[in-house]
Amino acid sequence: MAPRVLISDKLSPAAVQIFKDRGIEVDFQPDLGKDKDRLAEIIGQYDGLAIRSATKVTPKILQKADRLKVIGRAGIGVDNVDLPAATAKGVIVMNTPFGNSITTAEHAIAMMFALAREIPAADASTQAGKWEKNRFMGVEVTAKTLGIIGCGNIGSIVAERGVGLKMKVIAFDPFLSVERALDLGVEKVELDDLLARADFITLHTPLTEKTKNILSAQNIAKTKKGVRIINCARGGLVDEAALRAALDSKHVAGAAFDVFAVEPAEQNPLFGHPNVVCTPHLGAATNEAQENVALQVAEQMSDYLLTGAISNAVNFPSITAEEAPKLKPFIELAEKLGSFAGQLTDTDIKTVHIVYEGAVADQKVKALTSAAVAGLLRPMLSEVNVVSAPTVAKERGIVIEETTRAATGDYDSLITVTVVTDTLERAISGTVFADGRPRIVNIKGINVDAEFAPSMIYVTNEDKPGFIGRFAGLLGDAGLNIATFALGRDHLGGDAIALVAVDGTVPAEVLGKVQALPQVKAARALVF
Ligand SMILES: NC(=O)c1ccc[n+]([C@@H]2O[C@H](COP(=O)([O-])OP(=O)(O)OC[C@H]3O[C@@H](n4cnc5c(N)ncnc54)[C@H](O)[C@@H]3O)[C@@H](O)[C@H]2O)c1
Ligand SMILES: O=C(O)[C@H](O)COP(=O)(O)O
Repeated sequence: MAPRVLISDKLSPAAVQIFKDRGIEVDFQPDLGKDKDRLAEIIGQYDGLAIRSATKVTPKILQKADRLKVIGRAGIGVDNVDLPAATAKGVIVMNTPFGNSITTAEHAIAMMFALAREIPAADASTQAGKWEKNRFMGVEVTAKTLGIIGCGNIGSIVAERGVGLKMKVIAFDPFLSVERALDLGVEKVELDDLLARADFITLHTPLTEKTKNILSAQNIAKTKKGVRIINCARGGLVDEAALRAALDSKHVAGAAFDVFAVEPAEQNPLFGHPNVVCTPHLGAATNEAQENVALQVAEQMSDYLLTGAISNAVNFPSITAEEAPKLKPFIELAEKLGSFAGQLTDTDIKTVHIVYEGAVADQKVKALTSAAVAGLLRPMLSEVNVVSAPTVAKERGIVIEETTRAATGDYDSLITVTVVTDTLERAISGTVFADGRPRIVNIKGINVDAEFAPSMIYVTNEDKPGFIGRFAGLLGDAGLNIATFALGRDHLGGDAIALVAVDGTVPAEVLGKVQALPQVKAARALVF
């Protein structure tokens, strides 16, 4: 069945075409995002959801999203998606981190000029027939100091434009390297320094616990008298009431805002002030940017739904289209090794340690670890998947450790999953042979060579004569056909294991009889 995607926001129709061309069924309902009840009603029918900022993906929506595999944000900010809830549900959330950066940077520059020359007020006055030539006295931007808070993708483009406008550009961003600042022609400064020196301040950080109200009343008070403030990033970065007070007292000469603490902003403390310019979250609103983000999100979502390739996910490592087929058998191996360990473990898991040896160590091991943990937890929690597994494990206090190293043994690639509980430590290793099929090659230090099969019996026994005959006879008597039979032992007469693939489910009474055989220590039915 072809995957189905719902577009619930105003995306460029270019996205619809991409989905169709890739063989994906697409339902384009550009205003649906505003109707959260209707969205909750129908979300269960879709594998993908493409959005902008109007659709709020809440835990309630996600609860109903039983088929959903991916949310694609045609834009940058994913603050309208409940990320922990999406991750816990196993839904990949991806954005398009560069598609609208230039456009948004240009909007910030446009807002700076709108403030510097009071263009909106002058326009309104002129069109009202007033011709107030003496009312509007602007300021030049040349040689002024532009202070950028957050110098990432958009902030950097604003910085370059500022340098081009012959401004002195200073930036506060704890993650901006000195080299990058030098490349951009920007002086890296501390926040207080920026506040004290900037003639124009423009914000370009995401909204986080650290950046919320980064321009608080206290910080606004530290700014230079006559400063002009531009926010084209996120509402909530500036204390709007404090800014209004600073505008009223004329400490701040002007403010240009595209984003607001509450959106859609029908009322706001800044509204109505003569030196305030507002736009309704138009930062990304150009034909070029909307075409870019729509095409990109549709391609990314299609790639994931059709090939498993992941780009620009904010809650999972990226996997390219080239890597996806190479990674696939190892994902299967990791998941099955985890599942094997999970099915053998009855008590609380404290730690899972995954070692990647040889060629596999150069692959995306984060994704493999997630797969192993998903396999490990699934016997206990059927809802868990590769995306949600690390979060679910963390919630349960399970420590996940990961080691990569060069090949040390016989295998080109080897994955070992070790599960530690209060009472035991159990390690299971596997590899992928040239046929692309995963194999178990070691259990608790005993070498074996077994393929995974849908139904298996795992037996630990004493290495004594007579066991195999009795065991096989018992299965035969129960009408269970043996598909493959793998044996291993640590030493002659020591601990032995048998891993047997059978055709069909293993009835509990058969398992009980196996368990009762004289040499048997434990027997388990396993399903993969
Ligand atoms: N108005 C719009 O329509 C519109 C359009 C696109 C993006 N945006 C918003 O613009 C913002 C920036 O987007 P971007 O693509 O440049 O993001 P980005 O991740 O490339 O850059 C953000 C920068 O902020 C810095 N930062 C993080 N915490 C900080 C802190 N406490 N102090 C100072 N700097 C800090 C980061 O180091 C990073 O360099 C985002 O919030 C995004 O949602 C708005
Ligand atoms: O984060 C973004 O990309 C911007 O805020 C744009 O949002 P929009 O797609 O709703 O215009």
